[in-house]
Amino acid sequence: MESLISLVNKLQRACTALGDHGEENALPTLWDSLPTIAVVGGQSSGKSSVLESIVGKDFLPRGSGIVTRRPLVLQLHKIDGEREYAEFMHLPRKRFTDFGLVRKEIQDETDRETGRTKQISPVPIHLSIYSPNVVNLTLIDLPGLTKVAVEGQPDSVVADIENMVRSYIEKPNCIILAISPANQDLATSDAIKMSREVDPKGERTFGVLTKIDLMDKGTDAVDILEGRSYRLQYPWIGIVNRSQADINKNVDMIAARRREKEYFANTPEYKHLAHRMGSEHLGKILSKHLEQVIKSRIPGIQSLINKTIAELEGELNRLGKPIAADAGGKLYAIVEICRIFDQIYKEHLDGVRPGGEKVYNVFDAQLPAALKRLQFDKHLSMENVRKLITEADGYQPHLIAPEQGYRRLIESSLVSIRGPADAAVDAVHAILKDLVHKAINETPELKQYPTLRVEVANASFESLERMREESRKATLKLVDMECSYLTVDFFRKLPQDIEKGGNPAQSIFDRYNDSYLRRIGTTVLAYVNMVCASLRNSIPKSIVYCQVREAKRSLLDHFLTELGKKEAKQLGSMLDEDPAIMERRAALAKRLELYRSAQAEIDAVAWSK
Ligand SMILES: Nc1nc2c(ncn2[C@@H]2O[C@H](COP(=O)(O)OP(=O)(O)OP(=O)(O)O)[C@@H](O)[C@H]2O)c(=O)[nH]1
Repeated sequence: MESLISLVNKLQRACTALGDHGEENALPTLWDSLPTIAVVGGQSSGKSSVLESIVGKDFLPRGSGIVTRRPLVLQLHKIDGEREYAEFMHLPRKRFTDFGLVRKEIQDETDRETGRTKQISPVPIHLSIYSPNVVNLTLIDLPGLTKVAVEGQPDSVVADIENMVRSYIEKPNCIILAISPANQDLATSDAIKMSREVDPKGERTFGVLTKIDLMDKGTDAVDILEGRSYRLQYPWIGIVNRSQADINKNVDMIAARRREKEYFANTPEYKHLAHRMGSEHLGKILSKHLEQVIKSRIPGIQSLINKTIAELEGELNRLGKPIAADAGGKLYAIVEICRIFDQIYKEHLDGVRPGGEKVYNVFDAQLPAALKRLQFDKHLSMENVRKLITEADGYQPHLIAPEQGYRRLIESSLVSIRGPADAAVDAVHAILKDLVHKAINETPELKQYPTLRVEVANASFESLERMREESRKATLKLVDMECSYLTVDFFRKLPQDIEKGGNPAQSIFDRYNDSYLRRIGTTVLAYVNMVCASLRNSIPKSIVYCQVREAKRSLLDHFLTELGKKEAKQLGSMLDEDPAIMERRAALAKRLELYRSAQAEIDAVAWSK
């Protein structure tokens, strides 16, 4: 089980190193779910002394008045061997073997943050102690609760300390070491008041009674220690720390512990309780309790780690892969991104993603509507027919059939189909262009590289422009073809007599009577409508062939061919990622690594249970 606690310590250290110490904006969750022990009590109640005796070392600033002015996060690590040393997080790689210097550094580091006044600060000091004489624990020493501000302190200090202490002990995974001095009335104990507030059922509060040796003669703490004065779920533990006089005389810790043991063993009132009194017992109890708590927390921590890993992986996926360093890698990355974009683009056209259906709408609705708006019947009004027929005859009126007139009437009608044909070409082009925008936005890899995004967009638009021109040529050619050669059969099948008309004896302007002209108009209209119906079918084919099919086949062909000719530097400039994203990715990857190793370690512990 030692390994379990050391795993927790490892996780906490790793989180701390990543700035993950449960503060806002960091990842508070992992830190929050791991148990810690916070020492809470009124000023000078003996908090630092209790901590020191658990550790078995003199290293904390102590004395009367307000001494602890910043939270101290203390991690104890049990190690093999003889040597003992301490390390501060703000002084990495500096090992303190002289614990007197540790005390001085705590004082100096406190002053650095708060000045030499009596101000307090919520910014914690992180200290790790490595020793063969400790159990693995994480303890937090907090500034003592007070009732009034003393000189040099703002009036808010009372509430500030309370809030700071509360912020640590209200977390459900915090084990509260509530320190009350035996020489004060328990009813006035700040520690009990505060712990009751955040842990009303006393499920995570350990009552510690200090200064038992300082009680008035004739009084004792048996009622408290036996849980009769204030019942907690766990038994009260009495402590006799070193007095200020002992400290001044440099009474060492080992001697102090021995004396404490003797005190409980030899004082008649406490003899029967001696086996569960004292600092050493407190250390053991805490370690045992912590083990149990961690055991119960493993599934929660596991699911938290798994959830965080999934979130980190999700965000890393969204940010995309990092860029390869060499030209080949870069080229590969670009081609791969283009392939993904191209695939998404095709999916839009093929109906896997929306948008492609708009092309059909052009052919099914827009083109027919535009053709209808041409109003051939109006163009072939009697007046127009008469005008064109007579003009086409020139000085020599036709003899049998107005061949030239027919041709002119038909050509002048059919040529107007160029307009709708042209518009259909443009409409489909606009749709294809719009789908490029869509596909670009839906290609996450392109979000990563703004320059490549622009290049891919431009290359696609250039290709589409080329395709549009091809399509325009081909489509207009279809219309022109219809103008250039008329379907002879259509006319051959017409009843011959209708072609006879006009009276050559009359003037050129009234040679043709209305019914003759009407018949010509009707014939031409029938022919034009037949051609129009046929173009209505063939224009879409031409457009799809030249634009849609080509866009699917070769949208980025030209771009990719040119890409192969580029130098590494040019390729690199296309992959000029936002530096903020690169930093974020690196930070996420580092964090992911931490969580993965945490996952592996905790899984190993969980399986070996
Ligand atoms: N005789 C005796 N003196 C004690 C005991 N516990 C603490 N003291 C003395 O009480 C004084 C305050 O002890 P600290 O451990 O500094 O108390 P603290 O709660 O950490 O104080 P702040 O951090 O200032 O709030 C010191 O002079 C200690 O020597 C005890 O059990 N017996």
